[in-house]
Amino acid sequence: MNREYAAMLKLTGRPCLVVGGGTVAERKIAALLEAGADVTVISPSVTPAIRSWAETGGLSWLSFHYGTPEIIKNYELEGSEKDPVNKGGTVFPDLSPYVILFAATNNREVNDLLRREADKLGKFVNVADQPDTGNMTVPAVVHRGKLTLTVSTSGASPALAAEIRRELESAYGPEYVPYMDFLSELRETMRERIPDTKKRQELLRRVPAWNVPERIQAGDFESWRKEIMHMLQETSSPEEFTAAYVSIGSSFGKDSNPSGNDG
Ligand SMILES: C[C@@]1(CC(=O)O)c2cc3[nH]c(cc4nc(cc5[nH]c(cc(n2)[C@H]1CCC(=O)O)[C@@](C)(CC(=O)O)[C@@H]5CCC(=O)O)C(CC(=O)O)=C4CCC(=O)O)c(CCC(=O)O)c3CC(=O)O
Ligand SMILES: NC(=O)C1=CN([C@@H]2O[C@H](COP(=O)(O)OP(=O)(O)OC[C@H]3O[C@@H](n4cnc5c(N)ncnc54)[C@H](O)[C@@H]3O)[C@@H](O)[C@H]2O)C=CC1
Repeated sequence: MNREYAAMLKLTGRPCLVVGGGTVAERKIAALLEAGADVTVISPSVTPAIRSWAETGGLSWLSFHYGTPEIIKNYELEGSEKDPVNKGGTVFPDLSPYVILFAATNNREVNDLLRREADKLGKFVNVADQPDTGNMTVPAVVHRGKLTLTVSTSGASPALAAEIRRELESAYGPEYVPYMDFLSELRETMRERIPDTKKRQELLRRVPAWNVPERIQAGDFESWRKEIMHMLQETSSPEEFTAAYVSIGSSFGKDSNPSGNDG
């Protein structure tokens, strides 16, 4: 099986190269900047958004064509009207500093050249127009604080990936931002107070039944959070902690209405 491997990358401060400056490049760059990557863009022309990121120091823009003069000459011979090639300024830089590369021009040969150069160096490369030739594709993403939801169709239908992303955005709304912070805080507390891993796991699996997102939407979350965290902190042994914790669940079982809609 050659299934794609899903992973999360930390790109803070890591050099990433985007070749091309159109709408596809812009979408990839926006996500790279949100990840804190050190972005270099090579493209003779860029979208207004890319230009303004360059002007405010968010990224480095090299206003050149990537590629060798031969490739650009061939491209001219193929007669693209869409992006007439500027006779001057081509660059063919060393790619070794970059962690990942994006071939996002509208010129197949240029994208293919970057992909081949990246392959020589064993780099990860995303190819916009012939994704199967590259070794990395970008999923549709929903960020909710520490929660990240991603959708990939392995290139079968980016439009479906975007559609499912929109569905996820409404199913997992902004309430998941404080919910994730709460889960993180709770888990930290549990790691301090419940040394037994199995026991801790068993307790943590009960949290979804507390319907915290509904509580956040109903607006009574903050006082509830303070109350239960206080109650848990007051306990003096793992047993007491566990008993207090289990009581949280039973205080609003199936009979109660955590959505708060009953007024
Ligand atoms: C393989 C992949 C490589 C990669 O770029 O990483 C790729 C390739 C191609 N996309 C094309 C077209 C479109 N791409 C989008 C949108 C997105 N494309 C994204 C990812 C990917 N696109 C990777 C696979 C992901 C997967 O399969 O799940 C998203 C998810 C993420 C992102 O780009 O950030 C982002 C949505 C973000 C969001 O909204 O959440 C739309 C919709 C729109 O614009 O509204 C259209 C038009 C509709 C359509 O064609 O479906 C074409 C044809 C070009 C042509 O026809 O010329 C190719 C090339 C080919 O298929 O050969
Ligand atoms: N992967 C994806 O998500 C999608 C991919 N595509 C494909 O991606 C490609 C790019 O799409 P768009 O951004 O919409 O195109 P676009 O035409 O808006 O932008 C192309 C960019 O490439 C630059 N460019 C051209 N030659 C270059 C060179 N030698 N070096 C550096 N930059 C160069 C141009 O200046 C321009 O900024 C198209 O081939 C399209 O088929 C299209 C839609 C989605």
